[in-house]
Amino acid sequence: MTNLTSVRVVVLGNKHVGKTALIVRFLTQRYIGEYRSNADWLYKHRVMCDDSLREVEILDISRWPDDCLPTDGIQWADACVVIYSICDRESFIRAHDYLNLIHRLKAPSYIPVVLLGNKRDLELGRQVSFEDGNEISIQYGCDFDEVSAADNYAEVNNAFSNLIRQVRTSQLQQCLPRQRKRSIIPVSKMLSAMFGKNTNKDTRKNKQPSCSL
Ligand SMILES: Nc1nc2c(ncn2[C@@H]2O[C@H](COP(=O)(O)OP(=O)(O)OP(=O)(O)O)[C@@H](O)[C@H]2O)c(=O)[nH]1
Repeated sequence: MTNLTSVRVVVLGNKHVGKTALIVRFLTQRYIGEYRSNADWLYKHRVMCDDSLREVEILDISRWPDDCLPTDGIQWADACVVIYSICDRESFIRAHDYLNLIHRLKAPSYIPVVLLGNKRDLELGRQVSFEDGNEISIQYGCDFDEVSAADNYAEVNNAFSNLIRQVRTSQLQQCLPRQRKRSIIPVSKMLSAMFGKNTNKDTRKNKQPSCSL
């Protein structure tokens, strides 16, 4: 059954692209420069989104993807954040691989995904253009933005909040009662029902349908 109280997000990306920095920034509004991480972390937190509290679980996958693809993390998640560093071309190629993996694992069902180019404050070291990021986001039909965990909270908050909002919308849609099947009836039958079966030619001439079809 759909869990209406919790939203599960998996964060994917190459080493050192700033996954932990972005998650911590979103959850605490703070930027903390250094983390020791050689294990996956699951953060459970309540966040304000659209004036109401949401329970969010964020899985930070820090293992080398070559060792073990994070298929279990992707299967578990309601939404994915894929991160690369704008100063690291290789991390961008890896982000492309992740988008592809998500697409293969989740298709044909829809899962909200956002692609984030982090470290936008390091413009001088840029190796990936905004257009490159935008292009693969269009290819995979996901949201895209460039952000800086170090410099800007609002954009990071926006990216995560939008994703949570999209998950909530699709969870709510799944909970709506299914629309009743529309029955198909021939037009002649419908006209008979509207104007009566035994109408002769003359009376029919005088009657005008009161609604247009
Ligand atoms: N200049 C700058 N540095 C950043 C930014 N985000 C993260 N960093 C730095 O990048 C390094 C890696 O950040 P982490 O958050 O540990 O990256 P990670 O992807 O979680 O790394 P792993 O856990 O090793 O996979 C740290 O030295 C951070 O201080 C940013 O927006 N700008």
